[in-house]
Amino acid sequence: MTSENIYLIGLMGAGKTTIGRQLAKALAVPFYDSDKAIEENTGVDIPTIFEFEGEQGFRDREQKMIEKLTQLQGIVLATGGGAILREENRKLLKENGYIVYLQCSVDRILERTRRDTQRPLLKADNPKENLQYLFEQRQALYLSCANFKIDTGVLKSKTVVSRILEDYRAVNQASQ
Ligand SMILES: Nc1ncnc2c1ncn2[C@@H]1O[C@H](COP(=O)(O)OP(=O)(O)O)[C@@H](O)[C@H]1O
Ligand SMILES: O=C(O)C1=C[C@@H](OP(=O)(O)O)[C@@H](O)[C@H](O)C1
Ligand SMILES: [Mg+2]
Repeated sequence: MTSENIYLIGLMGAGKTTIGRQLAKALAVPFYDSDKAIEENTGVDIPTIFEFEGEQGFRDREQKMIEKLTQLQGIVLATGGGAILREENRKLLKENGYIVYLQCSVDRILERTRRDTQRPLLKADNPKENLQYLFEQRQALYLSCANFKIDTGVLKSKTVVSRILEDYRAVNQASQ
């Protein structure tokens, strides 16, 4: 597998946006975040899209954005946590990039996102229960897509970035 793209997947708050930006900087390639691209495209934030169009409306927009972004070459892409829910997205991501699953425990994610206002799926009466449900629903899908997985709950972001780069380079070298 030779791939010019790195795609990050994993639950919200696992660090896709944070690590993605650092990875792109280390590789000196453009960084894209599918949520940010959707916000730029619509001119409103993610909670507003959920409010007016519901989750399915957001997923439709997300799918269109994934279709667009997976046509680019030589990028790092942070996906939204639910992008892997649709089979079409999983296929496109697998076909076009090296996929890293950023793993993080539910408790750690809750700590990190305690003051967050931008993730509508965490605005439940019981965010822990909700996140645990999403983890159980998605874990097998994340694993089925991943070329590499790493725990962002225990490792510093700098270490996460260098381990990803190490594996990415080894995999690309082996396939040349
Ligand atoms: N080791 C780490 N790796 C990634 N993010 C971390 C780490 N430690 C703390 N964080 C924090 O966790 C949050 C992760 O949020 P974000 O990058 O938006 O995740 P996602 O895009 O997966 O939803 C950020 O506030 C980031 O600063
Ligand atoms: O897990 C999800 O379904 C979602 C995760 C969010 O992105 P992050 O994973 O970057 O927080 C964003 O796409 C939206 O709020 C839905
Ligand atoms: Mg993000």
